[in-house]
Amino acid sequence: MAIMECGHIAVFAFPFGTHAAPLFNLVQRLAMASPNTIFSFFSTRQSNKSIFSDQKHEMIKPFDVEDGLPENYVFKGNPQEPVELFIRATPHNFKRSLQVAVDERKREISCIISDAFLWFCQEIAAEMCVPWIPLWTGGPFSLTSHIYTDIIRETFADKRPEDCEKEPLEFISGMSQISAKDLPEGILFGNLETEFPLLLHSMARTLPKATAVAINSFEEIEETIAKDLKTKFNKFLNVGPLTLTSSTDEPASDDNGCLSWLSNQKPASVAYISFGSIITPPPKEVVALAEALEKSGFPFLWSVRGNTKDFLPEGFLERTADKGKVVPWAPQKGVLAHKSVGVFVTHCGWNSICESIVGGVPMICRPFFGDQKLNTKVLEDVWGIGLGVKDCVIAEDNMISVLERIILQEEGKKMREKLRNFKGLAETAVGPNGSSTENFKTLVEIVTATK
Ligand SMILES: O=c1ccn([C@@H]2O[C@H](COP(=O)(O)OP(=O)(O)O[C@H]3O[C@H](CO)[C@@H](O)[C@H](O)[C@H]3O)[C@@H](O)[C@H]2O)c(=O)[nH]1
Repeated sequence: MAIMECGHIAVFAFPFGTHAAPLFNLVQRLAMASPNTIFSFFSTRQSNKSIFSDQKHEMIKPFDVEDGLPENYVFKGNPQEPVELFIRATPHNFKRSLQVAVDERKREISCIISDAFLWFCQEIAAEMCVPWIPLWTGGPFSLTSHIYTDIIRETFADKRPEDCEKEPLEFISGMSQISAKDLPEGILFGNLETEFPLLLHSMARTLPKATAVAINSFEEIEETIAKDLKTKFNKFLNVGPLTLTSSTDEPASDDNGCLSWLSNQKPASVAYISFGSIITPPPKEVVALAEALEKSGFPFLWSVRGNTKDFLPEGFLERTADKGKVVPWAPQKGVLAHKSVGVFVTHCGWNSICESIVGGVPMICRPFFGDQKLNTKVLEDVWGIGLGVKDCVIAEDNMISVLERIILQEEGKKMREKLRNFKGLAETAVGPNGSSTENFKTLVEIVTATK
């Protein structure tokens, strides 16, 4: 295989949630592994601003793509709306910026790496006769659910939703403990003809044409699924968990003093709470959670954004000041690696799960959308390292009970033992000659090879 002197890799990001960050993380590693290659990173202005905020990257240059929002757009509270407007602007917004990058950097594109959601990259790459490598930023269970969308729909075609909900997905490798009701919405349930389910369906049909599909996970975490997906894709490359392979090992800033506060707490005693970068739980659940924390008396660190603070019970912050800390943002990776954290109350985003596994922290799961319900099921019933809140809604008594089960009881101890094993497997996978390290080498070969 000839090695291109100077490749130019186009990287197309999905600019919502925590999608662009793991993609950027992977690209940074690739840039270090292939010094002659230049990278053009395409995302919306807002997304690029946060990704490229404090770092300079000689070989990785950001290019803004239009976000699809009408001029003077006012956000009215529906989080799906900007996503749908963005999807409608694709692929033309990416194509326009791609041309700008080629003209400016004076190098033709040699490879496209993208978020897996951006399935149209397959056509762009095919037109240019270059490889396309999509990255799935979620876990193996959600990826396999999407890949089997057509088969799942055919299997349940003649059944009413209430009749198929509890049916185990035994016909899919590695999914026998999962039922139809655990699937991400848009596969079997929900309005399948709206923007996002249509995008996911197109993605599922297009990924098998990719040169290789990469995933932010490691083979050993779910070997049956990894083996099966290898038969579906030209190449299936588990290159994670990317939280362990970050090439910039500078610790995240801790402006709110979370880590020093944790250092004054007892080992495995603190409940850390965060619902990721997008979600604000309903006011009723914020109140229930606050009351559960106050009554149970466990020390807590709560990362809260938006107007959630407005919903906290009157006087809560003052009454709990010696027990708890409420911050607008926490250096989560460092928090979950801290020995004082005993449990993580989470929405079950995949990045949070990976960070919790690597930190060895059991989870209490309150899922909201997308892959989160499925992730909850996996953490609770397949891997045994988490507990879901009853009926997927936070209620005071139930929250106290799950906090106690994990922090105080034998159940939590067993989860921590299992997590030690997962953590070991993850570290081995990204270590010398580990499966993720070897897969990463394959990825480097693909992106640096000529046509
Ligand atoms: O105070 C905070 C809160 C969050 N984070 C970071 O924010 C990220 C959150 O990522 P994730 O847990 O994946 O949540 P979302 O941002 O909600 O991610 C979206 O993307 C994920 C990957 O595809 C999906 O699994 C989720 O369902 C989807 O909502 C993590 O890296 C956290 O470390 C912090 O550093 N500090």
